[in-house]
Amino acid sequence: MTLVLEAEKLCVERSGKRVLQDITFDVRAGEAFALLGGNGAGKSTTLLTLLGFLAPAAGTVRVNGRAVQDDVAAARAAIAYLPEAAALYGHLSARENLRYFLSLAGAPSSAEAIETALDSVSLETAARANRLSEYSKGMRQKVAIALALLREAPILLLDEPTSGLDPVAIDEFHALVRRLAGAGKSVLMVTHDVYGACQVAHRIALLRKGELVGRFTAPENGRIDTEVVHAAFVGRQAA
Ligand SMILES: Nc1ncnc2c1ncn2[C@@H]1O[C@H](COP(=O)(O)OP(=O)(O)OP(=O)(O)O)[C@@H](O)[C@H]1O
Repeated sequence: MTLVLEAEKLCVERSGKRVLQDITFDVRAGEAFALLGGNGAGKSTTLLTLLGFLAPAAGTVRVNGRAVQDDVAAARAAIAYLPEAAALYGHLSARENLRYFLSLAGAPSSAEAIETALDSVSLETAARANRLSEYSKGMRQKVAIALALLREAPILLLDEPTSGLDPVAIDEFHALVRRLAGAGKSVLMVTHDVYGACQVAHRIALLRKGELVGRFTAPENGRIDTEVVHAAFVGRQAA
């Protein structure tokens, strides 16, 4: 079993305060993993540490088996990071955004590859030449995912990817993430959405105030039970 992301006894401090305490989890190749927690639990801090923007005070983070601190560039090259609000240009179309950001990354793609990526995220063909300022948030999110696919990064880090999306767009997004994991991408999604985490993830780790307080695994070909996770999240026994 290949582990693409690992946190081992990870402790992180911010402004002198311990905000992650002894966090241990791993993400396997081809797996969708959710790090679930409330506001201030330490989800973004974990992502920033995996990306090498914050250094562990103790413990280790590894990307593809290598300590992030030893080779930050390699870690970042393996990861496509989607922040909560996709940083794309409103005055450019989907196609133009992709062309621009790929050339900026030194990885230009053919028009054909761009269409294939937009197909795989199901962005309507008719909208592809329109400016992103005319797009819904769900459509912009699809363009951001298409960009991640074109970068061919094997690992996707998603920060609250469905906040601000309507229920139809959320369902579509969850299905897309499952499809990507099925196609071999490794996905780490951080979220406070219990339902979304259960829809998407093969495994969930629950963070509370910087500590990992619960772990859940989906049954084969099934989903993690939302009720059980919800109860753990709010801190009571499941009925
Ligand atoms: N720039 C910062 N400087 C100092 N402390 C910070 C900074 N950003 C976050 N923190 C603290 O680190 C802790 C974890 O915050 P973090 O942003 O990782 O949580 P989160 O789970 O992503 O929360 P949210 O869901 O609200 O985004 C919190 O106590 C927070 O106050």
